[in-house]
Formats: sequence, structure tokens, C-alpha cells
Amino acid sequence: MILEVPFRKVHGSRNDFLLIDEEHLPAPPDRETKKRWAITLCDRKKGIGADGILFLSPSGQADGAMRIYNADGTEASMCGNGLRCAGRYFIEKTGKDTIFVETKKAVLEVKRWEDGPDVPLFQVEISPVRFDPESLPMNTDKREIINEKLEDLSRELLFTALSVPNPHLIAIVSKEMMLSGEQERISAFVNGENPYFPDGVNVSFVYPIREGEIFVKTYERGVGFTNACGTAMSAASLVAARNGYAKRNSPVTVYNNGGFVRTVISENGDKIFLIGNGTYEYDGVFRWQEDAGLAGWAITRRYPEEEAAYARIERKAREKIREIFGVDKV
Ligand SMILES: N[C@@H](CCC[C@H](N)C(=O)O)C(=O)O
Repeated sequence: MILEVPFRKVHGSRNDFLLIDEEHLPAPPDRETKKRWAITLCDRKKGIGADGILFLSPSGQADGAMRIYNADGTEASMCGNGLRCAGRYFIEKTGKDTIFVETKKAVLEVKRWEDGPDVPLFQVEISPVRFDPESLPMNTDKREIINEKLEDLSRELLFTALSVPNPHLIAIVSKEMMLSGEQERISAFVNGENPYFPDGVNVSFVYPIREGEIFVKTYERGVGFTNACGTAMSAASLVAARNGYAKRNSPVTVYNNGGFVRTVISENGDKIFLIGNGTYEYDGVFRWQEDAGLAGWAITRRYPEEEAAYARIERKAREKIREIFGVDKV
């Protein structure tokens, strides 16, 4: 039997996803199917190509539910860029301007933000924020890892570990360090067999541009380097604020390889608001055969005006990156 599955290709800061509304399927896919779809469809050579799949379904306690599967088939507890796209989808489906989305570990608020000059913007809540190592999980005797050296990883960098609620390891770095191969080496280590992170961790390097402006590059667990990671940019803003590079209750501009977002850290740092695009690229349908896998896919509708508007935002970010690092993409 062949199953025809409609999907929408979306992105938040060019962190791209296939969004699947389970209400359009005869039955919700089980975990094994979701894993197989993620591995097969996210493959940029043999599949459709994406960083992950967002599975949307009805929720008994919120306006909708979202689950995120990484490109390697693992399920994560949260996805900030994905939640802006899923939130937009539920906002349009329900006709409300503010909604609540049930994610794996929390019910989170999503709001239609005032429209930017170019693209519609959405604000999502990133919480709960925790620094206790069990929440990542991370193996350590310390109560918290805040600006700590982890000798197995680097002799010079200071790391902060936190969950929002997916796990993040963050270091504030120099321009030279940002352009070095260190992030890839460290990320490969902590996402393989390692003494610290049994479930792996998202690794971000943060370059403070000036007060209230940072650049963040993330190696995502289950994916590799992505153009941007929403939860990482939120966690990085909080780490920047704790180190005096940003203020709480005041917008932080976060540049990334796919554009830029704004974050606002609450007064006591217990939540972060992430504001940015949730862009539709195209709608499509794929055909899935239980035994043989992907049996083809096609685009059914494009959103060229959204793409053109986002490309203008992206150009502005590229100019900034070139001005700071002397290259178009870090
Ligand atoms: N891209 C996401 C995070 C997706 C999950 C992450 N790779 C993990 O395994 O924790 C975001 O925008 O937050």
C-alpha cells in the first residue's frame, strides 16, 4: 500500500523543516515511522532535504502539539525555529493571534508579532531554563557548569551548560576561534561516546559584536552545523547577558548564518522570547511504501513572494557577517 503524505517546507532563519500535519493522514504515524521518515526525507542528496521534521497534531491542553525529529531520526524535546513555523501554522489554522503549543516538555506561548517591513514575524516562548546538569543530562560532580573549563574539550575555552529544555553547551569566543575548526572537533567529541553528555548536546560558539548584538553558530545534535538554531540563540543570549554583553528585558539581536532574530530575556532569566520569521517555502506531497520507503515526491505550490522577502533579510545579515568576519558565511 502507498501512503500519500502532504507536507509544507518551512524555515526559521534558514533552519529548515518539513512540517507534517497528522490530521491530513489516515492515522498518526508511530515513532518508528517518524524516525524512518526523518532519516529518509531529510537526506539532502536522496530525499527532500531538511534539518528535521515537525509533526503537528491536535492537543487536549493547547491549540496544537508539535514534536521535532532531527535529520538522524532522534527526537528532541524542543525546537525554537521550528516552533515559530509550527506556531504560524496553528495561528493561521485557528484564526487566533496568540496560541499555546504543547511541546514534548512544556506548553509554550506563540504570538503573531508586529509584521516586520519584509516578512511576518512570530514570537515564541523558550522555557523552562535550567542549569542543573541532570536536566541536560550532563555527567559532572559540579552543581552547575557556568564559564567552566572542561579539560577534555579545550584547554582555553570556558563553557556554560544549560537546558531550554533541550541541551546546550555554549562558549563565548574570539573571531579567530569562531573561524577555526575547533567547534567541529569539540562537537564531534561531545556527540560521540564521551564522558560528559550521554545523549549528546548542541554546541554553540558565540561572538559578542557589541552590547545587545551577538553572532551565534551552532552544531546541532542529530544534524550537524545548521544555519541557525533557535533554542541555541536563546540560550546564547542568556549566556551573553550573564557575561555582560546584553541586558535583560531589552532586545538582543542575534545574527546567524541564515539571517537574524531578536531575543528578550525575562528579568529573572527563567524564560527567553525568540522573535523571527516562520517562512513557507513550498507545499508538497511524498509517497511512502511501508516496505520500500520513499516512492517519490512532488511540489504542489510555491511561495515565491515569501522567499523573495526573506532573501532581502538574509542579504542584510550577510553584509553584517562580511563586515565582522570578512566572509559571507562563517
Ligand atoms: N533547530 C532547533 C533545535 C532542534 C533540536 C536539536 N537538534 C536537539 O537535538 O536538541 C532549534 O531551532 O531550536
